[in-house]
Amino acid sequence: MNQHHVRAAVFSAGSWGTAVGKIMADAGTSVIMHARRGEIADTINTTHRNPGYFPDVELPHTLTATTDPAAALDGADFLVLSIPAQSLRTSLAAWAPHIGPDTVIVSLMKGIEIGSGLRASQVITEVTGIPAYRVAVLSGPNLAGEIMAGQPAAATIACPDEDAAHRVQRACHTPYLRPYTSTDVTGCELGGAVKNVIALAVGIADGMGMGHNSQAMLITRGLAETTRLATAMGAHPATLAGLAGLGDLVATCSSPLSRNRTFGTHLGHGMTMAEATAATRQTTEGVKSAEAILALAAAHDVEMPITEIVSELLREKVTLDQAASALMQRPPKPER
Ligand SMILES: NC(=O)c1ccc[n+]([C@@H]2O[C@H](COP(=O)([O-])OP(=O)(O)OC[C@H]3O[C@@H](n4cnc5c(N)ncnc54)[C@H](O)[C@@H]3O)[C@@H](O)[C@H]2O)c1
Ligand SMILES: O=P(O)(O)OC[C@H](O)CO
Repeated sequence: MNQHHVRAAVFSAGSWGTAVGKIMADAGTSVIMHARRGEIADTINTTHRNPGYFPDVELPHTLTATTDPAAALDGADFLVLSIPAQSLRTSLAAWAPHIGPDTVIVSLMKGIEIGSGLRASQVITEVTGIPAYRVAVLSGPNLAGEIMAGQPAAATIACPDEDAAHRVQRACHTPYLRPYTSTDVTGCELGGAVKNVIALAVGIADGMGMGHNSQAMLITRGLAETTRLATAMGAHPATLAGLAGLGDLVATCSSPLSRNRTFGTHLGHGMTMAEATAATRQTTEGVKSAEAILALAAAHDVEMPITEIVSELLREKVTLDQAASALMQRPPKPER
């Protein structure tokens, strides 16, 4: 009997795309990475490395790269999307004609679209016309650098179709990555997007010289406001206590590898937005998504004081000291 060889197309060859490409290849899936630049595709094919991101890690030889979206998507069981959330709509529109009728899309993105307030999976269904049951999200405490080093980690794969979630789970289960399944796409995506804003807040606090009590306060109250928003939008509270909620929040808020936390630290040290942006090479989703998340909070009548003050800091409307005292001087209330 002919065994179907599972194939994944990963768009694009940035930090997390490369890491998930490696995971899937290590799990026995054939992987084609789509790179925008020919020299990156050539280098991956000839040296089995992506030197711009992980110069020291050899990629599996079953992972290849191309700049041709049609070639990458030809016969793909999975289309894995890992690009900045704000560029998703435009980029995906160009790739959509090449997506096969049975391909399952897997979103790795942790951002909310400015203007529409849509989660990445919603942008995907809107742009491609592909039904939600063929769109999965993968999220969790997954700093790419640690995954590339083969350190043990876990993730949540959420899809309304449990069978599709199980197929993605099988396609990325390795000795170092343990994927769980879920049907709570909303909870997973909101957990992933809001934790970036909370990580900015923790980085800011750290940069200002605040210690672990302050940082734990922001993490805990950050989880409270994330859970308020997510449940108001239909998520299950348990998802926010899981890998894609608390798990990712703790990893991102604790790690110097986090771009969001690091960006916050720059601000906390007194850099302007222009200086912090210039010091940042890779995608920092929270900087863009804060505003979109705040709009969602307003639409659902949910209080998100940390997101609100981070957004004001990002717009340079308040100083660091004003931001800290605005949070501490809120009216006292019961812990909920
Ligand atoms: N890096 C991580 O540890 C990590 C972990 C989990 C989730 N994520 C999420 O994955 C997503 C991608 O992040 P990343 O870390 O890979 O970012 P990155 O900056 O390392 O890579 C982004 C990739 O997207 C491509 N790209 C950039 N702008 C584009 C555009 N306008 N159109 C098309 N492609 C474009 C780049 O060429 C690059 O290949 C983000 O939503 C992020 O939150 C990242
Ligand atoms: O580097 P960050 O801040 O985008 O965080 C990376 C991942 O989302 C951690 O799970």
